[in-house]
Amino acid sequence: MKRILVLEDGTVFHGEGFGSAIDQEGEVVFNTGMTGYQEILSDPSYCGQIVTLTYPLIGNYGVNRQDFESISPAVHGLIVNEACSLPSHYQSLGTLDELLKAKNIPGLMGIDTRMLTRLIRKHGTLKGKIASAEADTAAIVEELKSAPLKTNHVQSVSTKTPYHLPNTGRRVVVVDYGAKSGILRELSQRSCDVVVVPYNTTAEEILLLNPDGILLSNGPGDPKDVPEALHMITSILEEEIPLFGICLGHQLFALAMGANTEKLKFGHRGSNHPVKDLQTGKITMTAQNHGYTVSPETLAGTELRLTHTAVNDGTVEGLGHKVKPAFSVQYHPEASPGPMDANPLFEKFMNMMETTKEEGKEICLNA
Ligand SMILES: NC(=O)CC[C@H](N)C(=O)O
Repeated sequence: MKRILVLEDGTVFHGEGFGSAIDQEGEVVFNTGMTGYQEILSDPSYCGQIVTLTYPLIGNYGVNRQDFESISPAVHGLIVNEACSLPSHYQSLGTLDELLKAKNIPGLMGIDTRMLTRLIRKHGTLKGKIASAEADTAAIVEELKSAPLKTNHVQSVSTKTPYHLPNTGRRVVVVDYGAKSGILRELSQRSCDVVVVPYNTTAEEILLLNPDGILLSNGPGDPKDVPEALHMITSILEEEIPLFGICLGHQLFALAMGANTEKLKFGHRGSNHPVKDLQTGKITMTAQNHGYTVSPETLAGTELRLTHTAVNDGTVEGLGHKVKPAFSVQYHPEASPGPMDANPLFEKFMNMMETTKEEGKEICLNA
């Protein structure tokens, strides 16, 4: 079935539809990962976005049970050059086309994804719509140009009610702004007793859960659309509870501390983004998926320390609090997909919880 991608600048790409045949709008972004399409399309941070994959052959190892980052993918569309219809992998249970149909996500193939990516790199991300080839493209362009980009998606992807993943170790409350399951997996693997709570849970409600640590998850959209988080974060820090922010969680941590965020031209999405640790000089290869960033000039005057920067463009990649047990990264230590280089950050969080616990004990004993 012939389908098209219409961009707000008037460009029309002609391709072949696969997956769901619904028309769908979104912010068109690109991801440069060579593998990991199942994790990418099920990452809730892509809610409201149409993702184009620059690697030309997608779907060749099929779809499996292990690689979902959420049960209900929230991505608005997937654009590829070639979608493989005959996958081969021992864990594969079906094709990309079948998955997209089942989850009601429109796909478009036969697109020159490198041309599309170059266009986005030149102009910045653009709004676009996947539609039928017979659609009135001029009317779609007008529609795209007239409506502002919707960025407030956290409420739709966050859990509606708290849930518990019981275990024997430290209790971690994960504030779910659209958390990837990889984050929960990393905590569970370290025996953490995880409680996942909705995005608007208050500090008082969190403290009632007696947490040893708080993890602010990744999530979609503009961090400024989640003002509920800011008071909660400052209150948690007053209690000296260790805090770890990932991606959207990192941006919210920065906003709560008085820094600012801004939108990048086309963001960072891929599995090989080099990040420099400013203390050791060490470079790690990281998985990234973000369109916003912390504005570095706004860190002065806050209690935050810049700990990591992006090698490619110098943007802020990591922050630490100067006195409180709190740190955050713009990239994904849980990877999924991507390299595991940044995985030791979970160890750092575990150590922070142990140290704070020990110090707390001393205070109690000395009292
Ligand atoms: N993966 C994320 O948490 C993304 C954070 C935010 N939505 C951004 O695009 O910058």
